[in-house]
Amino acid sequence: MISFKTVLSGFYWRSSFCKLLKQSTRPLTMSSIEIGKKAAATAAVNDWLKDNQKVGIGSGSTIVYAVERIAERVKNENLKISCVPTSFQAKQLITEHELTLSDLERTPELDLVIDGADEVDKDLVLIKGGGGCLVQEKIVASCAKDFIVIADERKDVKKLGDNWKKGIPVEVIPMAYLPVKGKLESLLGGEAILRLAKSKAGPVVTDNGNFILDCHFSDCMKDDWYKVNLQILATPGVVDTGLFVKMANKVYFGTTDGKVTTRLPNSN
Ligand SMILES: O=C[C@H](O)[C@H](O)[C@H](O)COP(=O)(O)O
Repeated sequence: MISFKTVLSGFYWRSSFCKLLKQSTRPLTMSSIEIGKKAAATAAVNDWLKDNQKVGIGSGSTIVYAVERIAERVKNENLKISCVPTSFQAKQLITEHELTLSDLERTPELDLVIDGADEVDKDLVLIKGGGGCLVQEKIVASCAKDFIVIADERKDVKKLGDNWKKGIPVEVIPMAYLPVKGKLESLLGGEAILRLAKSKAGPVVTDNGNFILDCHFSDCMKDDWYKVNLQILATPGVVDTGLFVKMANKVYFGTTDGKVTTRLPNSN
C-alpha cells in the first residue's frame, strides 16, 4: 500500500521537475533588441534628467526602460521630478514606478520629453503611432524645451519606410474615417487602411476615442515630409499624423551589443 508520505514526495518531485523544465525552456537572457532599447533609454536618461525637471513620458516598449531608469535615479539621487504622460500606458508607468504624476494643466511647459519612435530618418523626421499613440505624444513633445528620442538600431533608416512597412498612422475622428480615407488616397496615392483591433471586433480606438488610418502613400513627396504632413493635416476629420517633423532634438540608438550612437538634427 502506498503511504501518504510517498504520494506527497512523488508530488514534490513532479512539481520540482516541472519547474526545472519551465526554467530550461524560458529564455535566460534579454533579447538583443531589448538590449538595444534599454541601452538607448538608459543613456538618454543619464544624459538629460536633472533635478527639479518637468518631464514628458512617451509611450511604447522602449519608454519602459527609460521610466525604470528615471525611477532608479529619482530614488538614488532624491530628485524632484514631475511627469506628464502621453498616453494611458505612460500614466500607468508613472504611477507604477511611484513617480509624481502631473498633466498639461498643472505643467504646461516641460523641460524634457523622452519618447520612442517607429522609424527615424537622416533628418530626424520620425514615424510614430505604431502602438496607437501619436496625438498626445505630439502635443506633449510640442510643450518641451528638449524632445529626446530613444530607439533600437532597427529604427535608424536613410528614408522613412525603409524598414517600417505598416504605413504612416493618421488619427481621425470616427465619423469622418471613410471620407478622410478617400481624400488622402486621391491626394497622395496608395492606400489608407483602417487599423483593426486584434482582440476585439472592429477598429482600434485610440486613447482619444478616435480611429487610425495607416497610410501607404505612393505619390507623395517622400523627401518633403514637412509638406506631406501639412497636406494631411489640412483634411477635415484628421486629428494629427504620426509624422514628427523638425521636432526631435537628439536621437539615441541602442545596438544589440548594448552600445549607443546618437544623432543631432544636422549631424549627417
Ligand atoms: O504608438 C506608439 C508610440 O508612438 C511609440 O513611441 C512608438 O510606436 C515606438 O514604440 P516602441 O518603443 O515600442 O518601438
